[in-house]
Order: sequence, then C-alpha cells, then structure tokens
Amino acid sequence: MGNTILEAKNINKEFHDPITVQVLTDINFSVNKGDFVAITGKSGCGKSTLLYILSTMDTDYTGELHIDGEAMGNKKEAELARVRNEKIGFVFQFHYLLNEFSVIENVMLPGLKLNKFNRQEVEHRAMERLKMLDIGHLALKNANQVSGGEKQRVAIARALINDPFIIMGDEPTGNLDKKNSELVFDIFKRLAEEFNQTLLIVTHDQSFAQRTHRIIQMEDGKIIA
Ligand SMILES: Nc1ncnc2c1ncn2[C@@H]1O[C@H](COP(=O)(O)OP(=O)(O)OP(=O)(O)O)[C@@H](O)[C@H]1O
Repeated sequence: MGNTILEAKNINKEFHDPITVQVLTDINFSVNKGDFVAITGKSGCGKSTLLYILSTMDTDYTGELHIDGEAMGNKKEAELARVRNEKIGFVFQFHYLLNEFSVIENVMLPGLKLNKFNRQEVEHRAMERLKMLDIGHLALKNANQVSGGEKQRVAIARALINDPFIIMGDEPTGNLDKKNSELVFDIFKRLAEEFNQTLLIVTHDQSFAQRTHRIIQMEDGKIIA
C-alpha cells in the first residue's frame, strides 16, 4: 500500500440539470508510484468528469478518494488547494500560460505559490526543468512568442516544478499536431521510466493510450476494462 499514489473507491457522480443523470458509477481503481496510466473512452463517457474529481477540483460526488494515503473527502477547499499545488501537476489540452509573463516566470508560478523554496531556488528549479525538456533557450521569451508544441512543453515544465506525486493530464495532446503529440508522449514516457514519475492521462487518442503502461477503459460512466 505504501506504493499507492492514488486510490478511488466506489466513486459515483450525478448531475441534476434538470433531470438527474448518473455520469459515474462505482469507479474503483488505484495508481501506484511510477505508473503511466491512460483513461480512455468515447466522448461523453465521463473521463473529464472523473479527472475533475480525482484532481480534487470537483468535490460533489460520493465515494472515497485517497491521494498519497490521505483521504480527500472531508477536506476544506483551502486544504484541497494545498494538495493540488503540492502533490498534483496539471497538463491540460490548452496550456493556460499567462501571456504577460515570460516562459520561465510561468514555470515558476506554482513554485512561488508553494512557498517552500525561495525565489532564486524556484528560478533554478524552473531552468533545470526547461533544460530537461530542451526548451531552456526559450526561458526569457514571452509565453505568447513560442509555438503551440513549445507551449505544451512549458506547461509540462510548470507541472513538474513542485516535484508532484502525480501528473494529471486532460487531453494533453488534443491540440497538437502529430509530431508534437509524439514529443509530449515521449516526454511522459521518459518521466515515468527514468524518473519514476506517476502519470494519469485522459485521452481519446487510442494510439497514445495503447503505448502507456495501463489503460482504464470507460463506457457510460463505468470502467469496463
Ligand atoms: N455540468 C454538467 N451538467 C450536466 N451534465 C454534464 C455536465 N458536465 C458533463 N455532463 C455530462 O456528463 C457526461 C460525461 O461528460 P465528460 O465531459 O466527463 O465526458 P468525456 O468522456 O470527458 O467527454 P469528451 O471526450 O468529449 O471530453 C456527458 O454525458 C456530459 O454531457
């Protein structure tokens, strides 16, 4: 159990608008350290809804969620925000970089917010991660002066700044061409295999999913395989 990073137990979720629709039914699974897991399934099967719950952003569900052995169920929003910043790195389809800041400043933001390292240390850590992703030379550019594929790599560097227990991605290659999708996939694979980084990625891209270590297949709000 010491190896379990995330555990979902009997997670159920309904929307009420105006009729009640059950969108997630009895979701049970766990993710261990170093796992590279894809959640996949057709549009509307509940992938994003599930990721919202697993990332602690949505608290309106029944069942249990444990991250790093800690139950999330009765935590207040401020505590959940701390868990997110400290333990989860996020990579979305759209990178959400702040255009008025430089690339390195964008990467530094969650590090400064964490308040664990001083500014100089955070800057050093940001530069290390940019270099690891081969975009060290872009550090001082404005976020809107780099390409789409580069932006997604900046977003990955930002997700890595606080040494997250787990990286969660929602269609992280959804907005990229084939070449850049491959690059992002290779980065994730390298993070898992070289750095024992845990990754949980929602994707409808079957070729991406097929190459992860484990696939959680969803249909109509249930895990089917
Ligand atoms: N706020 C909401 N209110 C009501 N129903 C919703 C809401 N958000 C999502 N749904 C419904 O819940 C179901 C699951 O949606 P979800 O976005 O999780 O699917 P998904 O698998 O991520 O799809 P996609 O791949 O298209 O993003 C869908 O039927 C959707 O219409």
